[in-house]
Amino acid sequence: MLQQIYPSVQHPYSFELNKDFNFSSAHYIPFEEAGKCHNVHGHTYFINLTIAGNELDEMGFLVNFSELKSLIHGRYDHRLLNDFQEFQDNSPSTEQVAQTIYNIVQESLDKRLNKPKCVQVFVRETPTSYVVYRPANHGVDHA
Ligand SMILES: Nc1nc2c(c(=O)[nH]1)N=C([C@H](O)[C@H](O)COP(=O)(O)OP(=O)(O)OP(=O)(O)O)CN2
Ligand SMILES: [Zn+2]
Repeated sequence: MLQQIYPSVQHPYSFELNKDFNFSSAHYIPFEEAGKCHNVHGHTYFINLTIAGNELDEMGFLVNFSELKSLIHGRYDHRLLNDFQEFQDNSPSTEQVAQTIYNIVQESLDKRLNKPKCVQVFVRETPTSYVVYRPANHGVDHA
């Protein structure tokens, strides 16, 4: 829901930005045990992305808000999620939609010199159901 209060995430970074947007998609859960969700149906997904970092780019941005929206909205709006390669082995459950959005956003952020991190993805699928995905260790790879 736009302009709602989201759960906060603890992280060690000095800057944090949040971007809200939504997209409308159809999906189905390809298991009969999913009940009515086994049938193709649609949702308006409300997304909140939380991005954090210590360094800004030359424009003073962690990352452009509009880039974040277009990455995900541009891919999934008015599409059937089950058609995408990323949902062939993983069903488009709210949990896996949230994790997939994290993967797409972080892969894009990794190309930036200022190295921001996606620390939380909030996905509301219905007025009464939502998921929060947070990468382990704030997405920092110590390997
Ligand atoms: N853990 C999950 N459970 C369910 C998922 C899911 O992705 N993860 N998905 C569904 C369905 O796809 C459905 O779209 C959402 O289900 P639900 O919240 O039950 O929808 P309602 O609008 O009918 O909820 P009410 O609160 O009863 O109105 C199901 N489960
Ligand atoms: Zn659904």
